Amino acid sequence: MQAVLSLKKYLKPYVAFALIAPLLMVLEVSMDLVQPTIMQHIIDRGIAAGDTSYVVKMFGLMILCAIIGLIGGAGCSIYASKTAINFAADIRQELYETITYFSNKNKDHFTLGKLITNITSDVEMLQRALTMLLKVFVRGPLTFMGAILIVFLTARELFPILLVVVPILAIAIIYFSKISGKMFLKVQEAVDAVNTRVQENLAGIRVIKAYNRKQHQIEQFTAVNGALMRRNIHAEQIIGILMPLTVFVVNMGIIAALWLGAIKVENDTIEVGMILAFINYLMMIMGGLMSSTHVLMLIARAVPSANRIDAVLKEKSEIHNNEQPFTGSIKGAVTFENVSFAYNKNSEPVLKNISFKANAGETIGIIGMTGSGKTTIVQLIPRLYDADQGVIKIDDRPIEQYDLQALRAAIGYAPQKATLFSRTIEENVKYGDESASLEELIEALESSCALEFVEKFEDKAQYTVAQGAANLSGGQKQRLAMARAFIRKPAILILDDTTSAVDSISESKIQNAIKENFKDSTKFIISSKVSSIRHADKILVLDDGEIVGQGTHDELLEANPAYQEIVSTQLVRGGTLNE
Ligand SMILES: Nc1ncnc2c1ncn2[C@@H]1O[C@H](COP(=O)(O)OP(=O)(O)OP(=O)(O)O)[C@@H](O)[C@H]1O
Repeated sequence: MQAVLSLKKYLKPYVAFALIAPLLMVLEVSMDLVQPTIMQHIIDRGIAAGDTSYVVKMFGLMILCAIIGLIGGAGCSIYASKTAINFAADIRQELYETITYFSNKNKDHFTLGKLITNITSDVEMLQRALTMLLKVFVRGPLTFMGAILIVFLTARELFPILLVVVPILAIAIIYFSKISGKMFLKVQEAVDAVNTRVQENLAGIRVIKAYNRKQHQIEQFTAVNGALMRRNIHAEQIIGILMPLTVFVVNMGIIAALWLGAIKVENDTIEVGMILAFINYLMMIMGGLMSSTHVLMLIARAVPSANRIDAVLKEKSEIHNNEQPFTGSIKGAVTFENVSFAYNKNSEPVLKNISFKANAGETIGIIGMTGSGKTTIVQLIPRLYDADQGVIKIDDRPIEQYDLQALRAAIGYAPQKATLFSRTIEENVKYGDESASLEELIEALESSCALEFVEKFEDKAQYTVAQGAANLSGGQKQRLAMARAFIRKPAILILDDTTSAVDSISESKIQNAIKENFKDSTKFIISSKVSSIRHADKILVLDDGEIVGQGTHDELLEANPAYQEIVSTQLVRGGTLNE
């Protein structure tokens, strides 16, 4: 419930709409409530006394009430929807922005599937609950209490029937809604499981096909889908029993009213119109109770959604920006002093006491076994993660002293997995620098050896990359990702294994282009191939999170056993160091 309260601030801008909606609903309910009484008067005073002009007058009043009720109802719907839609849109926007500013550690904490469910179905659930709350919650209790009051004031002879029927209805509804509330919680959990499965399967569709695991995936989906179906059926069945049960209780009330009414009419204590009005009010009481229950159930379902949304919104970004940042320019010298880092608080550090210096304009090669920590090292430079111990400096100043935006703007980072968006090639590359000119775009494409294949597309740089870059090869994706880093002309250029899918002739061209065009940039080149880093000014040899050697290719080849082993393995595999 705490989460629901903390989300109420998103309602503030729409508080006027949120108040108008129930007020208009009061109008509609009031009009509904007077109708049976008017009808009672038509029967008892008009028809029974043969007073036609009174009947016509009352019919006119009925029509007027119906029109006013219609205006109230429609107005309430409009304002309730306006409030809920705006409220939901603001929360969705805030969620998206919060997630955008998440550090990688924050992202690791929530899974992708959960975040998608948050932005889509959880927000949708809140929207539905709020709409119903504003529309129906006022209507339900008001109709219920208003009808009881009117019966008490105008048909007191039949009031004892309500004293029996209403508690039975209330107990049945409370009991069933409690059970179904719990059931719907389970339904929501099952929906989560289906969402996660669908998302995972669609993202990995190629792997699933390649490994012939379609049947296996279908079986897994059938299991979660089956669980959702069973839980839905169970929950719906409980609601399904409630409806006929309440109708049965109300019918008993009607029979009692007719029986008691017949006796009282016989005794001339009441008139026929009162019995009919009472039956109408009884139906209204049932309707009021049912609709209140419906809203309560929706709220019960929205609470877990609110909790999940609140958890994301309250997640504090692990990376803090300096309030008074250093604003000078960045030349690009990078120093690591005894840096250690673990992805999770209690787990083994992935980097242990890393120390090295890269002078501005130098090329640093990073090599080592899979999982030795190469990517982790370079991710600390743009502060995708913050180091747990030690200091990282740029131009002899700790990186925390720089403005985060300015720091990242000085870095061109092409990650190991090339991520392209479903936009044109131009837009994808200019993602690195939106203000880049056409010449700069061509230059970046040329440096990354992407121009040769881009020119072959009919639309050239306007060629649209499909979702997940499914219409590009692995090597093409890598080249465009490098072009995006190049177009920034960054002080620090980081290429994380970006030529693994690029042929050796193109790789050599890219190496030359980097040498030529990025003389002043400090370059970090991660590769598992010695040939990609052998000309670096300094090579860092990593093993299990530690630097076990640093120096030039020749120095390491002469004195570093770990490097010698890597070189000899690659020679044994039939490679040459000049590939
Ligand atoms: N987001 C993460 N959460 C937890 N552990 C992680 C995460 N990313 C990487 N690791 C772990 O950190 C260690 C170093 O990973 P890293 O990606 O830096 O290695 P790498 O040398 O770049 O490997 P590769 O050559 O395969 O790319 C590995 O053991 C890996 O399992």
